[in-house]
Amino acid sequence: MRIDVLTIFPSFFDVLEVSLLGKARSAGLLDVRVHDLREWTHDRHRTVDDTPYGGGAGMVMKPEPWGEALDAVTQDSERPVIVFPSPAGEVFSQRTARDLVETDHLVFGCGRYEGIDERVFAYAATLGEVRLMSLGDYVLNGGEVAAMAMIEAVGRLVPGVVGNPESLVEESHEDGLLEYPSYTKPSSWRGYDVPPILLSGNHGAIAAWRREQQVQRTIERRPDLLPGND
Ligand SMILES: COc1cc(COC(=O)c2cn[nH]c2)cc(-c2cccnc2)c1
Repeated sequence: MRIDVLTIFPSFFDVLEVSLLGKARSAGLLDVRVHDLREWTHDRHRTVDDTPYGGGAGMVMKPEPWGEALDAVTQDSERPVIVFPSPAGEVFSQRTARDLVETDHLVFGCGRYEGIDERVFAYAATLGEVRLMSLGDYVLNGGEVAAMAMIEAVGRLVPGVVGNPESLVEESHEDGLLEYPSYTKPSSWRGYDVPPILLSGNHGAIAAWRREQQVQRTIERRPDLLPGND
């Protein structure tokens, strides 16, 4: 999978070198390319924003740099999916991550300021599938944090990126429920004991107990995830 990121803060993504995704990149499983949007500005001040038509506070990202940047990163790509992190987007979930990991080429357009000129989304739709994507109902100063989260959520689903694919299945939200509690040595710690069932060696009973814990936690913390509640 190829991932291109367009941002005015390219160094923000340096951390991708060190994390799990760093290994995936060097193993050739993920091809992540980060670009400074200002590469596609031509004035002395490398301007990417301007005042909004119609007035209002703040600045809006100019369409020209985005048009040239999107042309450049999609030029040798069949059908890219172009994701713009935005408070006005569809909510990103594990299901979205599973959907996006099937894509050959993902482009993340990180907006700043009060947003990107709307015509950029219309133009981008002539280059690929455009998806405005929100991490949740809050506003960030820019799309970079959201893009990083989405890149990690999608990247770790690429076959070979996570050592033990088994661990991908037993995860929170993979089966629609929150994950069961986990414990490791010592079996007693500061007066807190590991639930005895987990020391019993009875794998059938352990699986049943874990499932029960998942259901209980989901009812308590995220009833919205339960079937029939969406
Ligand atoms: C593309 O247009 C954007 C993008 C972003 C950054 O993304 C998020 O904030 C986000 C992504 N998931 N959840 C929130 C922010 C604004 C923005 C800022 C201030 C006022 N209004 C809008 C606009």
